[in-house]
Amino acid sequence: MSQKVDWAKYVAETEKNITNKLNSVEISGEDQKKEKIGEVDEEAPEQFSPAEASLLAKIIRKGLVENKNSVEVQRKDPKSPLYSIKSFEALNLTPNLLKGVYGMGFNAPSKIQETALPTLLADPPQNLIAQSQSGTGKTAAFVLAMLSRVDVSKSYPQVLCLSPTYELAVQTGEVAAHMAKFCPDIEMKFAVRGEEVPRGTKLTEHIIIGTPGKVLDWSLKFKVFDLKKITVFVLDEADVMIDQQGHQDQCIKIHKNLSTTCQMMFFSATYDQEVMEFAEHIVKNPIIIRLKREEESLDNIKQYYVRQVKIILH
Ligand SMILES: Nc1ncnc2c1ncn2[C@@H]1O[C@H](COP(=O)(O)OP(=O)(O)OP(=O)(O)O)[C@@H](O)[C@H]1O
Repeated sequence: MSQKVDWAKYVAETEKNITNKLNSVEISGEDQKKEKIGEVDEEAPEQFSPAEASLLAKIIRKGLVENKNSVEVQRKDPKSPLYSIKSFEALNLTPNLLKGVYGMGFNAPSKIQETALPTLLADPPQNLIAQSQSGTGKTAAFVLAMLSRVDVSKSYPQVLCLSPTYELAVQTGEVAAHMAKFCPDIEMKFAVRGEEVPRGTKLTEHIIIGTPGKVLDWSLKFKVFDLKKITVFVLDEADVMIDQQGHQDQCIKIHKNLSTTCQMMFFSATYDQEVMEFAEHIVKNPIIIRLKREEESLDNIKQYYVRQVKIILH
């Protein structure tokens, strides 16, 4: 996929920067007062923005967050039966895509993937709103759906994924690049700051992953790709998105220019009213699934205890 190497380098550098910043973090002993990363010392002047917290969580996480709760289907289309799968083979993926999934070390779908994937890959396409906490496999699910929907015989953008920040877009691109390792014909392009395309260019890549401002510029201002030809629209980290100044309006503007037949996928780690109102605006007739947070028992999270964290991310 185009640009894979550059972005991998960027992620490595970001991780190095954050690791350096984490050097000031004290790891508490058993007898010390414990605070989790992300909880803010009231005296501390700096706090994580939701986007920074999300990026940091992705970088320090080492694999899937297990959750024993069942997926709640909050709304479903009565005309289409909702089912869940227990293996990736059941999805009828192309052999190369399946190879990519196994190559990432995924043996079986996660809880949220069991229900989300059949909906995301359904024919005719169905719209989905999915909510589950960070680390439960949402990104892997929609990236798999994005890749499997690409028609490589058509040389124009067909799949659009919006992320709230440059760094989060890059993280998603990395997952897509890994999963598409055996699908060399699928091409992707980042629409983020620093990426420029000359006026008059027509993009030939199949997948665009970007931030709302840049995507608006490229599509409506410079017309380097046509939003009407997008068949899959993913809105990732919607809760983080609405926290960013102006992003919600930009997403709505992009959404307005999509075709009515475009499949909408909406993902959020939280589920408050503001997020749901945004979701309902963007995603018409959705299937809504939710995996409730499993309180205080997450093995991969509880090991990160720190005292008085003060980290500034630029
Ligand atoms: N089916 C699976 N089997 C094993 N590991 C998986 C599976 N799906 C995802 N993972 C891994 O689990 C971790 C979390 O997955 P992912 O990033 O997709 O979660 P997420 O819900 O999107 O998190 P966030 O909200 O932070 O974006 C990643 O390291 C990913 O590679």
